[in-house]
Amino acid sequence: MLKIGNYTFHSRLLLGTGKYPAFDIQKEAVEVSGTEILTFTVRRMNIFEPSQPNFLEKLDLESYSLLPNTAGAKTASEAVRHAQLARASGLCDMIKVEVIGCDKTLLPDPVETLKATEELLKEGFTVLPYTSDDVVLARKLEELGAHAIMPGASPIGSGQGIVNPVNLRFIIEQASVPVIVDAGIGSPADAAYAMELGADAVLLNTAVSQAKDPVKMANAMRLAIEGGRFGYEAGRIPRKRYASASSPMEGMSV
Ligand SMILES: CC(=O)[C@@H](O)[C@H](O)COP(=O)(O)O
Repeated sequence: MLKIGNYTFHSRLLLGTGKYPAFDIQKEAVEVSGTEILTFTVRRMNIFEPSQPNFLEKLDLESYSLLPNTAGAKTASEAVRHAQLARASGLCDMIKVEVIGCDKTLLPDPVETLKATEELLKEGFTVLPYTSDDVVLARKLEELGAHAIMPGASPIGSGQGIVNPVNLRFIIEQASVPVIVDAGIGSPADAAYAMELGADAVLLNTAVSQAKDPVKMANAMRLAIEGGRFGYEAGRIPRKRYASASSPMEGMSV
């Protein structure tokens, strides 16, 4: 079970809702993925204008926990404002803090992320900050009271997979709140790897929404995350320098 603040989930896949080729495909991919948590950008929602087109309109939103994100915010105060808007619309008290510090890499601004996390925790939100794979920053976010830590595997939308497994492992080892690997996942192998490293969950979007067949990829991601988690729990064999026979001869009479 994945426990984030007061919420409990069976699925360990958090799915983004943007960049699908069509709303029907988005709906099918979301269903097939088995996800229980959908994330979307507050700024892109017509929260207060129901007559306007809504990119979540095909989804049965009652069936999911919603994790609005503050994408587009460049300062802590903008992120706080986005979160307040989302809560005012009655969506959910969970918020993914995303404060971008660089337009080219879309890497998060650590100082503003800390500030926004602190303020939103004071306001009673369940706060999930998106952060770089910086180990010390991850610890500071947890010390502030963040309900989960979301280190990036690699830049958003890059599909580069996990570029720094060493740091991710350190973050996972030190954390006592869930670690959700977020952004940069390109393939089911990347998602399985994150889970095998001991991540509690994976958040991804582009790898599914931009796949040749998003529905099939959503299924592949579900299976990869389940498989990676089972593998982690089962315990990987240690790597050895030399071979060791699969059918040992010791103890055989002939
Ligand atoms: C949807 C969302 O929250 C993204 O900002 C997230 O970080 C996913 O990144 P990818 O698209 O690289 O999976």
